[in-house]
Parts: sequence; C-alpha cells; structure tokens
Amino acid sequence: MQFDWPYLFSLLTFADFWKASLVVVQLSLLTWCSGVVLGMGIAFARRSRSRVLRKAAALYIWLFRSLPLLVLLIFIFNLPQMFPALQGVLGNPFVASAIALILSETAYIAEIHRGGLMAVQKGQFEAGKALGLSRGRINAYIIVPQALRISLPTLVNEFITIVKMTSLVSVISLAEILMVGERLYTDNFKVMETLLAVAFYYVLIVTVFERLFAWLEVRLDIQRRTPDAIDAEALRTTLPPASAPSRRSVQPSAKPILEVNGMTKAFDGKCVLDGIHLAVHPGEVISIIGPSGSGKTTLIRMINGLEQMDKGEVFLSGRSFIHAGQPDYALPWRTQITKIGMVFQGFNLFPHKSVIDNLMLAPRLHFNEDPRTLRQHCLAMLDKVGMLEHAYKYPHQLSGGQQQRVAIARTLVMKPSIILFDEPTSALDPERVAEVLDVIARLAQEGITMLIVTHEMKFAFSVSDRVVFMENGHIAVDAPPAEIRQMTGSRIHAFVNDIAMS
Ligand SMILES: Nc1ncnc2c1ncn2[C@@H]1O[C@H](COP(=O)(O)OP(=O)(O)OP(=O)(O)O)[C@@H](O)[C@H]1O
Repeated sequence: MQFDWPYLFSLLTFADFWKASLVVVQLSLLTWCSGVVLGMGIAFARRSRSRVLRKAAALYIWLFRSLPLLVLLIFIFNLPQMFPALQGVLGNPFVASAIALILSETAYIAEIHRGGLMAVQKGQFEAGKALGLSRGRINAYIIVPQALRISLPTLVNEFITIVKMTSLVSVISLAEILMVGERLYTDNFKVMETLLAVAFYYVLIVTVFERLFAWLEVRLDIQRRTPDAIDAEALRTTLPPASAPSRRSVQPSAKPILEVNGMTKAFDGKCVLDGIHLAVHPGEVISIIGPSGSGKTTLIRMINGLEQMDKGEVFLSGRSFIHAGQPDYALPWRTQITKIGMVFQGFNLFPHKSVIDNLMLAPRLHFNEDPRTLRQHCLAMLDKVGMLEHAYKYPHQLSGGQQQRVAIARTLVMKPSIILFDEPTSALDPERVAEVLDVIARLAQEGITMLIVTHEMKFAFSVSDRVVFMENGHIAVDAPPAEIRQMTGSRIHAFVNDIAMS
C-alpha cells in the first residue's frame, strides 16, 4: 500500500483533530493545575505532626500510585452502575477522565512537592517564625514559593507525562486525539498516515507547552535578574531623618525587659541547660560566651520559642511570654514575639525575595501601615546598616557580611524591644566580620537592648555591659567586662585568653 502524503497533509487541518487537541489541552491543564494544588495539600499532610493526617496522606499516595490509570478510568466511568445517582456527572466522559487523572496525578505530584518542601532550608521556617509569622503565612509566603521554584522542572515534566497519558481516555470514548485517529484508520485503513498525524498533534502540544514553561522558568529565575540601579544619594534625601542616636542609658534598677527563670533543657537525655536564670535590663548589651557545646545557642533559641524548654519560663516586659509545655504558637507568644528580634548565624534571608522585600514582608503582614511609609522606613533601616544601594538586589547577589547586615535591618524594621544575635559573624570570612560587628556596635551605642552569643572576645568585652560565661549548661560567670578582667587565674580568664591566642 502506497503512503498517501496528500491524505496525511489533509489531516493537519482536519477540524476533528484540532477539537480533540483542545480537549487534550483542557484535560491536561485541569489535571495538572488541580494536581499541583491538591498535591501540595497532601504533601503538607504527609509532613503533618498529626499521625492520622500523615497516615491518610501516605495511604492515598500508596493507593493511587499503585492503581493503573486505565483501571481507574474504567472503574470511575462505570461507577454509576453501582450508584445510579452519579450518572449525571460521571456519564460525561470528560468529567470521568478528569476525576481519574486528577486522583492519580495528585499522588505523584504530592511526592514531587514533598521533595521540594524538604529542599527548603529549615532556617527559612525559623526566620519566619522569629518574625512572628503564623505557620500558614510562613508556608504561603516563604516555604511554598521556594518549594515550587525548586520543583518546577519536575512539575513541567509531569505535565508532559499527563499530556501523553490523556491518550488512554479514549478507552471511555472521550474524543481525544488518538480516538479521532482510531475512528479514521478503522474506516480507511491508512494506519501509518493517521498515526503520523496523531503524533504531530501530540508533539505540537508538548512543544508549545515546553516553550511556555521554559519562558516561565526564565522569568522566575532570580539568578538571571539584574537589580535596578539605585541612586542612593538621591534616595537618601527622600528618607525620614534617622533618629538621633540616643545616648546609651542602662537602668539596672528598672524592671528587666527580659527575664529567664529556671530554663532547663535536655536533648536525648543529656542535660544541655540546667536551670538558667538571666535578667536583661532596658538598654543593656549582654554577650554570652563559653566553650563549644555549653548551651549558648540553645539558650538564645529557647528565649524566642525556636526550641521548646523542658522547665522554666521567659518573661517579656514583666509578662509571661513562654513557659515549659506551652504549645507552639500559643497566644502570649503570638502577640509578643515581634518584640524580640533574632539574627541568625546563617543569615536566613529569603532567597526568592529582593532585599527590600525581605524587610517589608513581616511588617506588611503584621502592621496596618501605609505601604509607602513602610517602604521608606525599610529603606531608612537599610541605610542605617549601610545597605541602601543594595535595596533591589537579591540575597545571592550579596556577600556574607552584606547579607548579615540586611538580616539585621530586617530585624530592626520590626522595632523590637530586644535583639538576640546567635553567633552573627561565625559564618563570615574573616575580612567580613568587622563590617557586621561595626553595625552591632553602633546599635549598642543607640541603646538597643541586645543579647549576643559570640566568639569575638575583643568585641564582646568592648561593647557589653555584662559578659555571661556559660559552661556545661550553667552560667558560670555573669559580670561586667571590667570585673572579669580582674579575675586572673579563673576559668573564664583562661578561656578568653585561649580564644584570643587562637
Ligand atoms: N536539636 C538538637 N538535638 C540534639 N542535641 C542538640 C540539639 N541542639 C543542640 N544540641 C546539643 O546541645 C549542646 C549545646 O548546643 P549549643 O548549640 O547550644 O552549644 P553552643 O554553646 O552554642 O556551641 P557552639 O559555640 O559550638 O555553637 C551540644 O552538645 C549540642 O550537640
């Protein structure tokens, strides 16, 4: 039998094929979009703390990944035999196909999302939590956008798989591309010509969508973005005047702004903090030093609820803030957390947001401030840490020291009563350490209350009102630097000298 080229070319303009292509596109998009949304729900359920939810999600994924799509399609299309009331809905092959495809694809896409969610660094959630954002907002604004960006290539791949899988729905008589072809070649026996036309339509759909998604990937790729140029000098003149640095005035007699009472914590049965008591007064700068593993970071993380304590309580401005056994996101914590700022060792900037958006995210969600005023305030804080000209860059376009200065500005825009610093310079190259320490020293001069975990002894002794020396989960020394300098022959003296020599 001769290959019929004119017949093949005529099929490229055959109306039924174009209509069937539209059905394939509609069905694929509906399946993919529903799968992306529902799959995210299942992925979260899979990571939920609720055992029931975790089990239910795992069961769903196991079941619908095990069932062949063909079996599912025929089963759903024939369900009205058991439940005649469903005939009105499932009697429509498009609806039955969509339901079967969505049920099946959601299971696969949920696992893709789970991979994406797992790839987002834990510090991102903690940064959101430290900024007082609810779990839902952290997920919506910080975690999910990053997870989707990570999974996009795999999700696109899944879309293409869906397009090809739609050919199976011909089994329940939906007029998609393969079905149109089958009808033709069973009439005229021109199998090769017809199947080539069928292939053409699938390749065309896949190519169009591949191009579309490739364009989307480029648009979403922040690595390719060049930041808008900024005239920092001109911008500075539009900013609200920086408040004149208030001379530091520590009032030891005033009520503590932060009080830690009997804080105790064990990890895997090993006591890491053993009944810590600490009072921080307004305007005070306290450095926490001590050997590795003495519990400094754990202490600071428990003060703002990033880690749960076993015993004890934290008071903020005289009010109970966190206590042992308190559920995560309990009300007192929720309402007061923005008063405590946190600067992390690893910066934890949001990589999918520009510098200015990193600063604006939390205040925009917390405070009912006019967006223009808020933006000006954020720019002023960037100016304060010497980062104004970098306002429209992304975190990956900054050095470590610059990222840490942005992280400090992000904390300052929340107008906290006290800022906790967890080894703010430990992740920096030696030549970048000074620029961050300078910023912290300036904040100290302005009278901002600070609790700083640090290994920078010279800095700690020069800016602090008190130095707290921790050892084996205890506070071994809590005294002004001048007093500590007199403690020759003591353990802290030896420790400080050791660090200074190293
Ligand atoms: N999530 C955790 N699970 C188990 N053990 C932990 C956890 N976090 C901290 N620890 C342990 O608690 C102890 C204190 O850790 P922590 O990070 O508070 O010490 P640190 O004084 O800050 O040390 P470094 O100066 O090295 O950062 C260490 O022995 C550490 O291994």
